[in-house]
Amino acid sequence: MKDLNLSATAPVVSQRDEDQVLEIRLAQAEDALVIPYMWLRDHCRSKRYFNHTTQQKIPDLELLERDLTPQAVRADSKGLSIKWRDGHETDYTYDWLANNFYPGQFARRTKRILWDRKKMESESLPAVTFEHHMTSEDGLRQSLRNLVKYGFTMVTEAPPTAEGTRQASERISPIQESMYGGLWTVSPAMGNNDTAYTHASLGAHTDNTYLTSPAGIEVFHILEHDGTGGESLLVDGFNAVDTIRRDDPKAFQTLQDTPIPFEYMATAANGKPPYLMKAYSPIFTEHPGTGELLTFRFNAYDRGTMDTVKPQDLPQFYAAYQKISQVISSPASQLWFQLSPGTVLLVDNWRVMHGRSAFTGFRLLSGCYLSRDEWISQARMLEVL
Ligand SMILES: C[N+](C)(C)CCCC[C@H](N)C(=O)O
Ligand SMILES: O=C(O)CCC(=O)C(=O)O
Ligand SMILES: [Fe+2]
Repeated sequence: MKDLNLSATAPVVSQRDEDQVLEIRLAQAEDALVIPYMWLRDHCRSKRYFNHTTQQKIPDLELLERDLTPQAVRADSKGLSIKWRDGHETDYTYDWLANNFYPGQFARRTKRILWDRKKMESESLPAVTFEHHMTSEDGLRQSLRNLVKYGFTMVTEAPPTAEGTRQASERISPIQESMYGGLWTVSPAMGNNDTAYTHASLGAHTDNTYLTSPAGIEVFHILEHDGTGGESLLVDGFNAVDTIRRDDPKAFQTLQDTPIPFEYMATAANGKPPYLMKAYSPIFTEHPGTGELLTFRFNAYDRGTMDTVKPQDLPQFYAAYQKISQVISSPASQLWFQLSPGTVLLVDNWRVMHGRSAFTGFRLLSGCYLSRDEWISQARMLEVL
């Protein structure tokens, strides 16, 4: 092991050929970065291995065939440079290495706030005016920040029309087409294909559970209602999962390990073909990189026939499913409010459930879906994530 540079503040960089790693002691970090030569060569950002126009890697098929012991390493206060045995040279900054080498820079800029009714009632509901949301980058950033923090946000004082829904939504991302179209409406006179198209109450659920990748955001905007009831309900799915994790680790494990079938069918109508959508997923999944909660799916209406659990394991599954259903339907979890024309509600459909109370009269809901990848990309670009 040989030390390559030793000024008091500059990092101490040591070449450990016996382990095929470079050890970098940064002044500000507790643990040294110990980076395998193979990783360093694989992450060479010189133009031989990285196309700076497309921002894409150029594959290196010989990576494993090379002697990757550096011929020389030069290090100064800004970064280091490796001269490889095949004559190629690579430069790195310490910041880039610290941010990109395992375990990566998974720190969020905006932390999630898991909530229940009490928590949300203790503060004003997350909202941004239409004017601010539409015309200022800061306004858009605030909407995205609310979505990341709470899993929902409102756009207030919007035009009380479908056009208002469209504008508020497209400010975040293009509207996602689905078998329901782009911009859609929900009213009690729309046929018998879904409980949503009736006057009945809807328990807390997420939409698109029957798709392999459910919509990322669902937008709701009530345009008309000439009767009573029809209040909106939100429940934080991640908070429900967290509650189970704390209170009943065995149920948590069962839910994590059990894929649940969801399905949705429609007969041919209005010139559109029939379909039968089906997907399997546990109620929640975790991010494969960070271990944070990533997805939440819960829809008691669109749950398919349970064909994923062995007969002898069914009691354990139903006990766990019942447990989380109870948390979700408990008044302590539920946030209720009345939406009215001009208030557009955006909900993270990978985290927060929505529902409504039963109603009378004619009620017209305008809405749409936005893609998960699109809205998260916006959040990244505006440095919310
Ligand atoms: C809202 N929109 C009209 C698009 C769909 C209504 C049906 C939703 C379906 N049960 C689900 O939960 O996905
Ligand atoms: O009618 C409502 O308020 C919500 C209906 C619903 O669940 C949906 O449109 O996805
Ligand atoms: Fe829904």
